[in-house]
Amino acid sequence: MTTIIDGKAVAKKVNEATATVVAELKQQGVQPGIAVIIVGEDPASQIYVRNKNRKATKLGLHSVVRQLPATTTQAELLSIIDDYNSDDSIHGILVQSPLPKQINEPLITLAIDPKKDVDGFHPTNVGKLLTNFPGKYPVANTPRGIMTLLAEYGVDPAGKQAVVIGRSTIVGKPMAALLTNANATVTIAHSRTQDLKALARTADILVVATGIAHLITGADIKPGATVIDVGMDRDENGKLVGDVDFDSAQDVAGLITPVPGGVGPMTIATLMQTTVELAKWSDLGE
Ligand SMILES: NC(=O)C1=CN([C@@H]2O[C@H](COP(=O)(O)OP(=O)(O)OC[C@H]3O[C@@H](n4cnc5c(N)ncnc54)[C@H](OP(=O)(O)O)[C@@H]3O)[C@@H](O)[C@H]2O)C=CC1
Ligand SMILES: Nc1nc(=O)c2c([nH]1)NC[C@@H]1CN(c3ccc(C(=O)N[C@@H](CCC(=O)O)C(=O)O)cc3)C=[N+]21
Ligand SMILES: [Mg+2]
Repeated sequence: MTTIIDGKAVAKKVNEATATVVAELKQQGVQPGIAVIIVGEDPASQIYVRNKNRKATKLGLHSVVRQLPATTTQAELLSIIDDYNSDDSIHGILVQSPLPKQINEPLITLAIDPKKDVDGFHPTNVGKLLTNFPGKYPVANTPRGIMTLLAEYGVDPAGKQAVVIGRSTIVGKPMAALLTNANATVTIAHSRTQDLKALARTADILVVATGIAHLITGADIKPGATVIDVGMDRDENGKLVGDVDFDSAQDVAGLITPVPGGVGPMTIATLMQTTVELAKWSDLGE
């Protein structure tokens, strides 16, 4: 029997907990605020921005979306980030990726106040994640949301073989760090990996984040494995699909996330959770 992981249901649970914290903060006169900055138009980003703005408003957050033209200069973007860094009504700043090529993405990441870094991309926060630093700091929302899914479904990474396909700053690398901190034995694969499919078959926990539709099929999965599909791809008919061929994979996997309705809703819920945490921590002076 295969369990289909219900990302929407778990996201709802996370959102209910977030709403409780929002109510507490409001009693103390704090409304958590998030600013999302988008430069240019990227179709995948548009889905994300629409979904998170809707959820932020529903949860009673102060939500600002700043759409900038694709021709925006690095200096202009840095100056806008500076404004939000010193704006007390904003607790989380998210600069949507990808950015146009005239903008140096690492430099933008570095400009965000680490205490307002709601994506957890600032080197200070990435460093804390990697060193399993004690205390409170933001962690990338997609991998963090995946850890919540694993916990909800009773999948303990400790001692398991985990394979993460993809090594981006946004998903693959922080995912590997979180699984390592949770005592899994982790292998990171990427486009230069040899014999990817044989490696995938060694995984008790397989996380796929490549952007390649249906890269992984049932034949590449260890029977009973937990399969987490991060991909948000289009098939030949323009339908939203994942990096995993769900139809063949679901016969082999023990647990599997669908696309849509798996990791995506958790990313949004975790982003809201992180925003509210940042507001709470700043209120406590932490
Ligand atoms: N559901 C959600 O909440 C989210 C979904 N996404 C989706 O997840 C996917 C990945 O996103 P992101 O990490 O930002 O993507 P990136 O393009 O930044 O990274 C993709 C990674 O996959 C690797 N890769 C590409 N092709 C192959 C291949 N054929 N075999 C093995 N590895 C390969 C790349 O290798 P190399 O490093 O060698 O180039 C790279 O490390 C996308 O579909 C994106 O839309 C992203 C964020 C959140
Ligand atoms: N700085 C930055 N941080 C990000 O976290 C970030 C980013 N830039 N750029 C783009 C990617 C992509 N991403 C998604 C998150 C959720 C859904 C999502 O809500 N998916 C739902 C709905 C899909 C639908 O509505 O069709 C689902 O999978 O069920 C999609 C995409 C975050 N990203
Ligand atoms: Mg999904």
